[in-house]
Amino acid sequence: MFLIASDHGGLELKEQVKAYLKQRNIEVRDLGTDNGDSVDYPDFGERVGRAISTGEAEKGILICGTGIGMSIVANKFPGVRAALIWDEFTARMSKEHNNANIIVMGGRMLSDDKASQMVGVWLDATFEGGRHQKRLDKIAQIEEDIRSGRL
Ligand SMILES: O=C(CO)[C@H](O)[C@H](O)[C@H](O)COP(=O)(O)O
Repeated sequence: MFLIASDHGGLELKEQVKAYLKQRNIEVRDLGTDNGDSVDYPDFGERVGRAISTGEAEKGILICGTGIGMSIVANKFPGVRAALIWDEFTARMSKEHNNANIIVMGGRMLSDDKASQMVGVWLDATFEGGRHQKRLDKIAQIEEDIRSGRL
């Protein structure tokens, strides 16, 4: 399953990204927010972060004003690799090197076209594995050490 969510600062861009995904016949579930009222980004970042962490969903997109708050929230969840991206290069690297399962964007930072292009680059890129997998394994080990109280 593919999830998307935003706060009020990311709502407009979220609608554009959803339209882009629809064009590509990619089904995405929108976990809110669904109107322009001021809301708190942790409430929406949590929905996607938790679903990825539990394995209920495989991929997600989060959008707030800058992308910073949503990144902080999503990366609290074990197994989540949420990457704040701002151009095509960071979009590609987020998959090839970091195997990001969530990308985060700033709705107040990006044009609609640029954001859709970035989403496309992330979707089409492939994780390279190898030395990058070794590094992801170290991140997973840190999570495990925190969980078990060793760290
Ligand atoms: O960018 C954000 C967090 O990193 C969020 O979009 C917040 O909403 C932003 O910090 C504040 O937005 P507001 O509209 O001034 O409440």
